[in-house]
Amino acid sequence: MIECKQVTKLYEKKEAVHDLNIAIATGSIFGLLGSNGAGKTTFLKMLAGILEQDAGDIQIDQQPVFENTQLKNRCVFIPDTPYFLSNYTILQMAHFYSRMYSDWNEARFTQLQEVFQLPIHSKIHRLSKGMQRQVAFWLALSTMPDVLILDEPFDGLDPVMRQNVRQLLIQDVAEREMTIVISSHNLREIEDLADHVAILHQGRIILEKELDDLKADVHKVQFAFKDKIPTGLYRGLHILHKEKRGSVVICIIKGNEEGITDHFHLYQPDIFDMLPLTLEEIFIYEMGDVGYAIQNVLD
Ligand SMILES: Nc1ncnc2c1ncn2[C@@H]1O[C@H](COP(=O)(O)OP(=O)(O)OP(=O)(O)O)[C@@H](O)[C@H]1O
Repeated sequence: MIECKQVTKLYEKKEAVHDLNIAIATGSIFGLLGSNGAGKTTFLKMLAGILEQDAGDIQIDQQPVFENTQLKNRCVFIPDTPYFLSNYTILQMAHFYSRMYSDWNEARFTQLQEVFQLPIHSKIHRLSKGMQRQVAFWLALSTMPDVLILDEPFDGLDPVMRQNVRQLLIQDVAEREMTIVISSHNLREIEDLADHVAILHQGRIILEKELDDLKADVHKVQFAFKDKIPTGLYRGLHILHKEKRGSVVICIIKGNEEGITDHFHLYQPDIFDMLPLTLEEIFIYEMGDVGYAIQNVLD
């Protein structure tokens, strides 16, 4: 379990992260979304125990994270620009990791070569940016971490490799209850991966939700009446958005699907459909005023 309570970080006098409260269950995938400068990297570095918060507490399994060598053995951070020892080959770097991490799994390292297919005797700094990111994943997953902290992890990976890496991540979460904290600029990149999402804006969390709850709670309805819309139709509905397209009305409604359907059927509309709603639409309608802040992370 990861617990962050009232975490604040300042650079000189400027607050990069303000009063953050986050709880992340073991074995879950937590997506941290935010536009440039929102504070994602600062938060992830604090979570990885590299940067110390100015106020508040960050604990993993009830232990403070800052410079905690015991925890560092179980948590791996892949920064937005992965770092390797200069001039090292993949194999030399793997040996280095095997001495650093007590749960290093040589068999897994060998097995993952089938996925990454990179020459282990190549010097890492001569590999492309995307290949270097693959090496970072290869090494990280071979340490069998309990917590994997990923800063913009898919940048530079081609679509096939993105999919391979996603599969590996999901597999480790399912099989070993690994916890993943992953940052991204883009909701679409993590919406099928994360089970919980938080949006960070100017150092503050402006929305935090379980994705399944979010999807179950907001619905898009399309309906039409031959005659005029019956009085009282909208009464008792929590309507987030309404638009008319000719005689058809489309509404975004908060609430339980069955309740909404039953409500409409009472008025016997001539057309009634529940339409699929993308996560992007849910975010925009749910957020109302602060919707502008999330537009960036949806594009
Ligand atoms: N070392 C530093 N010294 C001073 N200010 C910093 C430093 N690192 C980050 N900041 C500031 O802190 C704020 C948050 O930066 P951070 O890198 O955490 O954002 P981010 O969400 O990761 O952004 P991006 O998506 O662009 O990587 C920004 O205003 C940034 O200018």
